[in-house]
Amino acid sequence: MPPRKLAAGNWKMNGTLASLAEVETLMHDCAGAGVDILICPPATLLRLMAERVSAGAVAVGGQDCHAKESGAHTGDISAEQLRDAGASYVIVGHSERRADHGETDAAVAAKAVAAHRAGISSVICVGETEAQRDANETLDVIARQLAGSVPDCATAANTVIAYEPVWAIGTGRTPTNDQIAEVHAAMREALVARFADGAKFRLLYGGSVKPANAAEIFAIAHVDGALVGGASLKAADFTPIVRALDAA
Ligand SMILES: O=C(CO)COP(=O)(O)O
Repeated sequence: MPPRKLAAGNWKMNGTLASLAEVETLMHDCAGAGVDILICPPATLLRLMAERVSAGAVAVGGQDCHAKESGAHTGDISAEQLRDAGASYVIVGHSERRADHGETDAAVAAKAVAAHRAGISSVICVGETEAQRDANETLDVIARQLAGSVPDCATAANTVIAYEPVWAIGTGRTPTNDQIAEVHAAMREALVARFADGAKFRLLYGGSVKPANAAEIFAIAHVDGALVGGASLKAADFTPIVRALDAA
């Protein structure tokens, strides 16, 4: 059986209390969709959003977690605290965290281990920069990030992989279908070689996914969903993406 598809939204540092209405609209408009839906709001909204979606049609997740369970780490949030607030997923290793906070593959793997320890799923992000793509290093970079950022305790049940080319994030530019297909096939191959259930890990594409390009991207082999930034902020944009995934 193919993996169950996942439409995930990453709100990044966007959204206030007023934005909670979007998730209610989304739930209403996506009722009956046969795919998993996840929204990762800023931490300030997590608990309230989890309460609003308690009917279960939409899961909520964090955007990052600390590797430790608790302690003197001002400003950080542990995976256990995310779970306590109602999260069932956490994004780790997003390129914005790797760039803004110097997160290494080892740090990302430790965060994924923390998520699994807390009983929530990790969405582990990988992706090449434009310079790396221009230098023909994409597959090497992805292989290295997967090897270093995905911990040995990962399973298809607790881990989702998101391929997000850094140069496609927030730019309106996307790789060609062949380029996405090449990376997703390579990721699948690496996961199958390393994990007994590697064929079942969900592989998301992320980077300028919009209603207009979603169907085309979801038709690509080994694309099991999307991690969406800007187009996940409004239900009117995210709903057609969810519907395109459901129809794929
Ligand atoms: O980084 C992303 C999701 O994590 C993608 O962002 P955009 O969809 O805004 O390009």
